[in-house]
Amino acid sequence: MKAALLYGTCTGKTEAAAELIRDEFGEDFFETYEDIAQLEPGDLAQYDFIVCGVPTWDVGEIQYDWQDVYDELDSVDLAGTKIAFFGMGDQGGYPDTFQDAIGLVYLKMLERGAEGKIGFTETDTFDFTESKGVIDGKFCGLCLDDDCQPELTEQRVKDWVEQVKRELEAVPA
Ligand SMILES: Cc1cc2nc3c(=O)[nH]c(=O)nc-3n(C[C@H](O)[C@H](O)[C@H](O)COP(=O)(O)O)c2cc1C
Repeated sequence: MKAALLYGTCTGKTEAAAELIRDEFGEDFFETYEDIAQLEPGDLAQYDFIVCGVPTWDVGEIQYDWQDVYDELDSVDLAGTKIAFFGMGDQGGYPDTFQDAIGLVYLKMLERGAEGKIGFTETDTFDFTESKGVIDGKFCGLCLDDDCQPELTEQRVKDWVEQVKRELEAVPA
């Protein structure tokens, strides 16, 4: 399986989480490990599995480099590509738009043919009001909050990577 771990970041927190996730999957799992700013949207279609790290910025907005990709996704065919998301946000500062960005990019990629429903997580260890990242009652990926709950990040990553590996094994390649 050709896999990529792609993250966007403004202040480095999503990159730090991406590093934890890569280590947890194992060094050889991802053929590509890259800041999304370094890729063209069309590059995404070559992978069987993409893990996308997307922080929410500017009150409910997609981080800028991911926004550039989002804007061009209409010309990218993601049929046959499995996707999983992790997000970075701040539930204390932005409880009404907590982790919106993962939901926005996730739904756009589904629209382009990608296969989702991998790595969904429960909302109950977070304190927020509204989130576009919640789909069918769960976050559509791993949510991390290094502003309010940095002490939980490492374990959340470990549990999530284990879950994603299990789920990938359960679905046909
Ligand atoms: C101006 C500003 C707006 C933000 N808006 C949101 C938001 O709407 N929702 C959210 O969950 N986090 C929001 N955040 C928090 C960031 O997502 C959080 O700090 C994250 O860790 C940044 O990740 P990065 O360092 O990888 O860019 C905002 C932060 C700032 C400074």
